[in-house]
Amino acid sequence: MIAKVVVDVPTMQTDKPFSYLIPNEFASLVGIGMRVHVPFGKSNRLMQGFIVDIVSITDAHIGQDEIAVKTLKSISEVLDFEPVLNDEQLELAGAMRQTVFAYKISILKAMLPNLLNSSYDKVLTTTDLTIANRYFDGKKGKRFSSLDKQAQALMMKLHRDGKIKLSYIAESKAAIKVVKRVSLVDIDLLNDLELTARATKRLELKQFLQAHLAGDDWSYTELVAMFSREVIKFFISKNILKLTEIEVSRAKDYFEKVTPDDHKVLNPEQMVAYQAITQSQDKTFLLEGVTGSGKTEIYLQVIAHAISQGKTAIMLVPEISLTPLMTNRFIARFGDHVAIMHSGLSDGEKYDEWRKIVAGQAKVVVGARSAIFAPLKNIGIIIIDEEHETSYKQDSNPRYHARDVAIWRAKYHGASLVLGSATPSLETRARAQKGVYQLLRLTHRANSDAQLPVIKLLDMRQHLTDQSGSFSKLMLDKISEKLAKHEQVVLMLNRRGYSSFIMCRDCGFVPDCPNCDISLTLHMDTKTLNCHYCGRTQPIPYRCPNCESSQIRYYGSGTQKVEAELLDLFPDARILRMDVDTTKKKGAHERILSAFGSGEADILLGTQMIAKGLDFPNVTLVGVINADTALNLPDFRSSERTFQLLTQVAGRAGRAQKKGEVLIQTFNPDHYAIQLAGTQNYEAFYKQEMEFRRKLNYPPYFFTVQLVISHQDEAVAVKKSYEVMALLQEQLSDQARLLGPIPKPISRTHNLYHYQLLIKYRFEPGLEKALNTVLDMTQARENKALRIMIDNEPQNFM
Ligand SMILES: Nc1ncnc2c1ncn2[C@@H]1O[C@H](COP(=O)(O)OP(=O)(O)OP(=O)(O)O)[C@@H](O)[C@H]1O
Ligand SMILES: [Zn+2]
Ligand SMILES: [Zn+2]
Repeated sequence: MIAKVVVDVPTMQTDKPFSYLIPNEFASLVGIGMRVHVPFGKSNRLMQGFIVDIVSITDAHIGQDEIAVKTLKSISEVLDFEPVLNDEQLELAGAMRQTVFAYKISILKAMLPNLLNSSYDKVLTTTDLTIANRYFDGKKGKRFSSLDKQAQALMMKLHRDGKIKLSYIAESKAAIKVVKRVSLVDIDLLNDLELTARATKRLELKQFLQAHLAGDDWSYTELVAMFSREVIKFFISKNILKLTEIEVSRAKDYFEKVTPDDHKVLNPEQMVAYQAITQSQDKTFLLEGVTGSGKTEIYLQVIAHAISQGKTAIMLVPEISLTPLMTNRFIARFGDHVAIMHSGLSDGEKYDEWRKIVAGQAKVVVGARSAIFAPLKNIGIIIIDEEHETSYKQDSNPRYHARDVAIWRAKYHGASLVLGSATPSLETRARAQKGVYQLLRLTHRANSDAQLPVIKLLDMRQHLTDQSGSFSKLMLDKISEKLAKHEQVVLMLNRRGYSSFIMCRDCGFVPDCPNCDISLTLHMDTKTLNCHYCGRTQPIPYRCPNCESSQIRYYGSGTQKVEAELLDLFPDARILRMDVDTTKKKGAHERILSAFGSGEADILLGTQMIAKGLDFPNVTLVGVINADTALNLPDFRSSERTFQLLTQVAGRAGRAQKKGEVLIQTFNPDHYAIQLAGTQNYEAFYKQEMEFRRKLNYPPYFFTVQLVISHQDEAVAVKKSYEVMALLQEQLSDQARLLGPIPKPISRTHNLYHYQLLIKYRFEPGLEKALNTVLDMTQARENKALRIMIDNEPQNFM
């Protein structure tokens, strides 16, 4: 038999599977979707690959002579005992390959938990003495890699028959976590055990055990602490005690301390949506509901319905909203039928959750973008909350959008798909307009006491005179008022686009990153200047490197600076700051939110990461310090992003009985995105923005593909960009519009110059072929130092 293997060769990527002979020992044991090690190239280096097909020698080589078969190399090692990729995933990878311009190997790897993409070994263990004596030199277990091929094949057979157990040891310390338990097996043997009076510890353990029943068990570590390892070992050797290892889920922390929660009675609008979704199959819905309208409650009930039909569910939420606050709502309803897939989990924890899914133990997968690949069987419903979020698009290879994968999988399973948002992406809303998706709307808040907040725009051009620091007078008055009433305040500083920097007052010098064409950002806590692109840090200079002046001034308003201002103005207020710097540590994000939720602070100050998902009843004021920073970015979605962000953050106010107020400080009070966010009128925004997109031929009227060509040498980057441009012009029809090449808005990062090209098109049959030709350019020897990034439907132009 011959296996077709997609091999992971970083320097020579290709989709073409290579043929390898399957050694006879493994003939009945290997399957499609398993990982293998194969010798590759002249040096026969061992590479990892995936078996994507198995064919008989005659099928593979009809018409070819026998010598061809004889020159085939053999698979060196089989890495899995069972396939890690199923048929659906292999089919999906094929479909994704046509729209995500990355090689298949990177798509296949994206579907697996990290642990399976890194190097590790397997340990085989058995409780069967005959097997242990025969194959493991009398020991309990053995490393798989230490066996020869025959023995490996034999082990796979024994595993299949349930005679041995298999576990993975990750070289990256991410092995399966087990707890050791010791149980009392035989009371008679215990009572008969004769001990000398000098064996005090043994006597103590004997007495301890005599007070218990057969079957009682203890933690091994605790028992060792009480009686010592040797003593316990002695009792095990006498068959009085038995040692067992139990696998524990490391994501367990999520599941503790969650109180079960019951269905709420849906209000009429929620009911209409619930019925439409549950009474259909194979359909896509846009659930457009204002903030706090009870979308999550619908998700929960729709999932419960799917489970009652014997089906499974995927629930996607943006990474940043994946807090215990959020996941608890799912665990409270579905208990340990839930698997959580969160990037904050270690590789081992993610792997545990993945196994729960493969084993069919998990029925509901709650997770961020990559959870869309969860190998669930029999999916009944897929839900994407905050569907407009850009984090659903992966910004490295393979550049897939979770929404597209969801559409494919829903179709494959005959499942329904729900896209939920208070501010849907224009693409999605337009599709609902055309009837491709069914539109369901929730127009008021679910909690009958709660009203949408009153929003006031503060014209900072007028406030310039009475402004102290970053705040207008009215904003300060309102903060004081809320603090006096012991209500909570959320303040958002929209840092997208710029943040604090230093400048010499005498010569105007601003320090730039030497690798990237961007100014360095000031970080007061570490007293450094940091590059937000390549991570470079350097000390803050005391003298200007340009003119030696000591008049260095700090500009812009970063969260740290605003926090200092607030502390000055409200010395008694308790302030929590949430930004990339305070949330670097694992779990920090959750800790800040739960501290704020339990009233340990009066003011939560943060970047856009505070805009989503917070549901705190005592928050009655939301203040946006600078609404405009995203408006002026060179990106056609800048209005959409601004509208979405302001609407989301405003939605954090007044979610329960207490009335909410929102103040938005802006220098562009007449801009439609800001005006319409002020009235929370998504539909009006949609209409106006569509008009703008239509005039300028942008999505959703046109499709877009961005190509970025990067090289250390600017001249090479330009030359290659024109080569790519010429190739596209030749292969695409006249209908397609090509823009560029132009330098990217941030034209140099990581020591590379970046040039971009944009293709806009409505219907372009030659596109796939043309882009694959461009992709293959990177494989040419002469282009070794060249990077070409192809981004289908780019979400970010910076
Ligand atoms: N039918 C209902 N009856 C009473 N309360 C409800 C009902 N549905 C939801 N709620 C409550 O209303 C609040 C908002 O609901 P939920 O969080 O589901 O809204 P959402 O639309 O998902 O919010 P957002 O998108 O703004 O985060 C929650 O506190 C929730 O418990
Ligand atoms: Zn840099
Ligand atoms: Zn200077």
